[in-house]
Amino acid sequence: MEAATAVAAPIPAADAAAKALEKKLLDLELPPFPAPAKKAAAKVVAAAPKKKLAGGAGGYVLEDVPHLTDYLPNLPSFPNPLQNHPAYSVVKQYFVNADDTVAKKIVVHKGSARGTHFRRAGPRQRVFFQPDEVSAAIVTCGGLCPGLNTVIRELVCGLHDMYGVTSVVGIEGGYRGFYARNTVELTPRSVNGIHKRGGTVLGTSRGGQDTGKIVDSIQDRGINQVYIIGGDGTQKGAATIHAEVQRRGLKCAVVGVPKTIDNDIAVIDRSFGFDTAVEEAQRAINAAHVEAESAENGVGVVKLMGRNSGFIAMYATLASRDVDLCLIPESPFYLEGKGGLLEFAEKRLRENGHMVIVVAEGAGQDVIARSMRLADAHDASGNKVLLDVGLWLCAKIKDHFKKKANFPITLKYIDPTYMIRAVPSNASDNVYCSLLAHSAIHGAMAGYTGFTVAPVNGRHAYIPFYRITEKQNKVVITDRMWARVLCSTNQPCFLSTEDVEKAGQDDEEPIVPLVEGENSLVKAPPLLANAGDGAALCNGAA
Ligand SMILES: Nc1ncnc2c1ncn2[C@@H]1O[C@H](COP(=O)(O)OP(=O)(O)OP(=O)(O)O)[C@@H](O)[C@H]1O
Ligand SMILES: O=P(O)(O)OC[C@H]1O[C@](O)(CO)[C@@H](O)[C@@H]1O
Ligand SMILES: [Mg+2]
Repeated sequence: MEAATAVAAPIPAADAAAKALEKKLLDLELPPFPAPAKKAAAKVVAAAPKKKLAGGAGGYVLEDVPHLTDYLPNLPSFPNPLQNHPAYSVVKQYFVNADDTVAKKIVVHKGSARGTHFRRAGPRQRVFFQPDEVSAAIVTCGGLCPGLNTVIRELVCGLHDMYGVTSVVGIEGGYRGFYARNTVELTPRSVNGIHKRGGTVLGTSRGGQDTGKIVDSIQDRGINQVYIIGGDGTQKGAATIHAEVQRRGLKCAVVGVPKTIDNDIAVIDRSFGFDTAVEEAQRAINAAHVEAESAENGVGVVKLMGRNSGFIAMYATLASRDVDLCLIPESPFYLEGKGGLLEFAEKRLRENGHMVIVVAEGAGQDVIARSMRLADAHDASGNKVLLDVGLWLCAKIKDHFKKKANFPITLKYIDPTYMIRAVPSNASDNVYCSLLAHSAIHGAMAGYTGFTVAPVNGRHAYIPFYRITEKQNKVVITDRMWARVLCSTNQPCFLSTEDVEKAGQDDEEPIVPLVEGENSLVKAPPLLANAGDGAALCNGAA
């Protein structure tokens, strides 16, 4: 049995860095498992996650995922049926070694600690479920994303084709479907061909996460493997479901498959559907470019998704090469005055006669909110409802040039936000979704639970929920990738030294200016100098 030890073993530290890391991780250690069983409360509150840390030489740390045997120590295991599968029985290497792990950090220095590792995903020699015992459920939650149907299809077909599992149901309409709807039977036949369609055949929703009722439903229906496909909010919900399943002592693997068009999930390489979304965004940018080029002083503005993270805008900008200005939530900007957006637009139009602006929907929210003095609104899941930065920006640009003599502009605004996530996944995302589904199945069959599956540095790994949910993945504006964008657009960087310091607060590496005191950053500009009236530009209702 390969479930790892629950407590960090003493680490023979290679050097001071290794010792420091060891101390940091041991400080994180939570009270020993099992946590005292609490009387069921009316509302289930997630218990603090138990971290499973194991140490090794040279500052190696395994951040392991829970295993069913952690709380059901007498569970029997069985030889993996894949050992007799024509596709997997040829060589032993198809199976993952018990102690294979994946490094979180791939750039290392001589003498630095080996650092955090995650358990490698893949089939094990022994499993903790017999095929006819498995009763699996699949649910999709949160916003749409290309590839949802592919993951559903591959979970159903993978369970069936690799492990001979025939009992798989779909939960309709997101988390609330567990207790508000009947389940729908999923078979390889019923899901065949769904990967060619956008959306999710199961439906999805925001809100409605009632852990007690969800786990009652899991228990009542005898479900023992739950595959939960969704973004950061969904993975937080999955963590509370797992904690409650464990508290009740149920033999049920709770597995998260990370989904987000915004690529805002931490630790993982990228989320499925992102590649498709960037590709789709190109079509809108191309259209904006054609329109802008064909008019006198043509300005094309394209708004792309990205609530808190500007990855789609950043990658679409880099891919297109037609973009003059890319605005993302992570990098503040200002309109008026020296070095401001309007001055830049004027300069670019005088030079080129046209320009294309890509703006992520979450960009500039503070500036707009303050200029319009609007109260915060939230959706059913608690996410902030965004103000429409695209319309706001267009209004500001038009106003600015209206005041200029002999400077007529033609502005075209394209808002393809929902179009880029409602399409079927492209070839590369389809392959990626299949791998995710298979890795998820292998983990559940092997008895792992309370994990999200995803590639880390190119290798699929099982990552504890808390790691995925503790912070969001954001564009690091002090990373070289953002510099590449600035270099490709030749836009102003807008950043003040204060902005850079703030951006660096979350970074693992300290932020160091290139030439201390002499780099190109300016003192904080008057961000709100441009705050004016502005139309009511709310993006939908609360
Ligand atoms: N902190 C939380 N604890 C438990 N459940 C949560 C939490 N946050 C969100 N959820 C639930 O997870 C589901 C999806 O959340 P949300 O709407 O935020 O989308 P998401 O999973 O983050 O996906 P995306 O942001 O990509 O659309 C909802 O049913 C919501 O109620
Ligand atoms: O689907 P809704 O509720 O309109 O939410 C849209 C949001 O969902 C996402 O697509 C994913 O979080 C965001 O990019 C966007 O802000
Ligand atoms: Mg989210």
